[in-house]
Amino acid sequence: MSRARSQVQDPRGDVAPRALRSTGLSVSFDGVQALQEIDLELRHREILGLIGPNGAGKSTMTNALTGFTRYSGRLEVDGRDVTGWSPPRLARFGVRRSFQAVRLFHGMSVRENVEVAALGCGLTTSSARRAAEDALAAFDLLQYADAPADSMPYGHERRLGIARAVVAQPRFLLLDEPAAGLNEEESDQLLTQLEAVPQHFDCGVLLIEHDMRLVMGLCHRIHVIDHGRTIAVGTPDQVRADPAVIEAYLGSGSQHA
Ligand SMILES: Nc1ncnc2c1ncn2[C@@H]1O[C@H](COP(=O)(O)OP(=O)(O)OP(=O)(O)O)[C@@H](O)[C@H]1O
Repeated sequence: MSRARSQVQDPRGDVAPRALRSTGLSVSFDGVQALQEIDLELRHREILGLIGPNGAGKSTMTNALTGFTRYSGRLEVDGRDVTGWSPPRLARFGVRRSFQAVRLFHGMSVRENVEVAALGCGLTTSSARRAAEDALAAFDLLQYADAPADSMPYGHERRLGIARAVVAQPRFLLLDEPAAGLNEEESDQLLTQLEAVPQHFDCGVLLIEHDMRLVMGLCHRIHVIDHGRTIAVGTPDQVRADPAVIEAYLGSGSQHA
């Protein structure tokens, strides 16, 4: 899985870091401004948290970055202008996401579910088998490989959803609340498994998550939005100490950052 170059040449000849980047990204629904002028940068091989109180615009941002919502502004992947691309086109170019509700292929085994995802992104049968094995191992699912996918307990099912996303060799992987519904022990296991993803699968990860333990423990940087606007970007320590972030969370009654 090597995508050796970690930098791209931009048209001016400058070297820009590989990244999924939005510039001035805005979304409105029937006149309601859900996102306003968001400049977000998810770098190659980093884990960036996207957090904010309820209704801040996190899901809308995820939908825009993956082509599921119309937006204004510019979207760029590794230096290429991908503004307005459809979800399948973005996915083929390496922008992949996991969904809160895992959509498994019922009647197939755990292994087959992952292999099908690998085949779907163009791997040969033998490469898909190897990639599936690797992804299942990364999420501690190998021992369940031959079990029917629909027999999996909830926590395993969520990990299977992520294994299916990473097997497609994303450049950038967007994880929508991967820890939702997990208990503390499962959430800790997930933290360890996700920590290894950027290096092992050679991608950047955007983590949208309410579980602040996971966010603070896992993210290299955090982008905070509130009422559709960016209010802070920084390391976990910087964000935790930021007065605007503290106020946004105190004001919303949500879990504190
Ligand atoms: N399809 C839609 N039509 C109209 N308004 C919408 C639509 N989707 C989202 N919104 C509005 O956009 C704003 C941002 O919502 P969004 O779901 O993106 O927030 P969020 O940060 O993901 O919230 P939560 O943490 O509760 O999931 C909210 O005011 C929401 O009501």
